[in-house]
Amino acid sequence: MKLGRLNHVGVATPSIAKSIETYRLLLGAETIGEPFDLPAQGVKVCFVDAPNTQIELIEPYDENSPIAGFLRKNPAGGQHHVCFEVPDIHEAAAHMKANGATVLGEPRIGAHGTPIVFVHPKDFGGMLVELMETPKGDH
Ligand SMILES: CC[C@H](C(=O)O)C(=O)SCCNC(=O)CCNC(=O)[C@H](O)C(C)(C)COP(=O)(O)OP(=O)(O)OC[C@H]1O[C@@H](n2cnc3c(N)ncnc32)[C@H](O)[C@@H]1OP(=O)(O)O
Ligand SMILES: [Co+2]
Repeated sequence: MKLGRLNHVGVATPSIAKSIETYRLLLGAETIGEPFDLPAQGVKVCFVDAPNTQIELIEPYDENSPIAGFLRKNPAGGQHHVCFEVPDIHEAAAHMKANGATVLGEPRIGAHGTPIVFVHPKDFGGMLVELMETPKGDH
């Protein structure tokens, strides 16, 4: 298991449109991607670029969204997860399981088009961790 760069910080929001305005106005964000739907993952997504990482704004795609519960508890939204890059998602998932961590589901394609998997917040002191296989050519 090799810890790679912080790819993004996931921020849940009830409104990507409103959050975009906040990041543009208060943080001076200039490079903001077009929001897009990820129905397979139950979210709408929009990436706000920072020089060394991204903010991943996520809004529920529907009432079955995995972030619906989070927003019921935190109606204004908030920091939802952090995503680290790893060279090999299957090796990373096996490493987590071998060390007693709870890997949530199987690797599947995430918002960057590469395999991702999540590890339960209880294994990281209350922080939801996403692992993402480093895009080919970025190694
Ligand atoms: C994949 C596309 C995109 C990408 O980057 O490519 C994304 O990142 S999409 C992100 C949305 N998808 C996910 O979050 C999938 C993984 N998440 C889950 O499987 C669930 O959300 C889970 C298991 C983390 C929480 O389950 P649930 O929402 O049903 O909430 P519970 O009430 O059962 O939570 C149990 C326990 O965990 C605490 N919790 C929940 N969410 C978070 C969080 N985001 N950060 C920290 N802690 C969290 C919750 O408060 C409960 O704590 P407890 O002390 O037991 O009350
Ligand atoms: Co993410």
